Amino acid sequence: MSDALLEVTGLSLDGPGGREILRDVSFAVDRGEIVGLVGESGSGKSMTSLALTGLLPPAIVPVAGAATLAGDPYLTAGRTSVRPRISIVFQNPRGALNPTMRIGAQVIRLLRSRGQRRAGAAQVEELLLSVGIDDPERVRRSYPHELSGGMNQRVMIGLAIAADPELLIADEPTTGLDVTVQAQILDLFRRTTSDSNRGVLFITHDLGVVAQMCTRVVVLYRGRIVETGSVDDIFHAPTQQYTQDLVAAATAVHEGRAAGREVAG
Ligand SMILES: Nc1ncnc2c1ncn2[C@@H]1O[C@H](COP(=O)(O)OP(=O)(O)OP(=O)(O)O)[C@@H](O)[C@H]1O
Repeated sequence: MSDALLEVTGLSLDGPGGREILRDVSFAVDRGEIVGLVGESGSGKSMTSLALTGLLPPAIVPVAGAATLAGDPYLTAGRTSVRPRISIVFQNPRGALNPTMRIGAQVIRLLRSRGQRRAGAAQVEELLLSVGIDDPERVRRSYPHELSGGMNQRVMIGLAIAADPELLIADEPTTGLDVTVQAQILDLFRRTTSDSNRGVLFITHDLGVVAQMCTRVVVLYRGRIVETGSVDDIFHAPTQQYTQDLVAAATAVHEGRAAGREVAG
């Protein structure tokens, strides 16, 4: 048995009418590691994260495969037990927060459910400060719709970390945020992992983000893994045509942006 934190073996999912969603997906995440899961739209990234957290839509059925967390089997074909020790941060934080509750009440609820029975305003503000929110009192009293997307995402990351998960799954956590806020959120992710023993599965379609964040990369295409490797290998020596095309496309976008900046300047 490997000593990986998360080990996914042969995960296969079918959609309505037996349509293949994932086929024989296997990969691992070690403690202290950020693994990127990349692929174009519809390749199955989100379905992988939902399967791993037991949140699959009812129409999608696991047909084969297993996952273990720190050696404990928790996902088997046809059955997903309550997700153990895993937190997930989604793309749309406002949608993931309760719109009718102030941020403070939502944080308190989580902290109390985690055994901090006396959690109050001070603990909430401490958590908000830890994710770089420098006016925690205002944010604690706000409803999600009164905050920016980046601020809500900080709150979500705070909630995810407060649960003290062994594995954090981030599903496109910066998509839709502006470039400056994106950089701040990525920095926050890096900080929250580098001084912990936790593993992170970082799902994104943006290879630029992968280059900044990850040590290893898993490339998905139409529900199958085409290639797995270190960030260096994937960017500089991809072995599969699909990965080569993906890297070439990302490089072209990057160079296009750089040329645009030169013209603008
Ligand atoms: N609720 C659903 N019911 C049936 N099929 C679905 C459902 N959600 C997604 N799918 C299908 O599952 C496949 C994988 O979708 P998934 O959302 O995992 O892709 P993705 O790589 O995360 O794409 P994106 O980057 O656009 O989010 C796609 O073919 C999609 O059409």
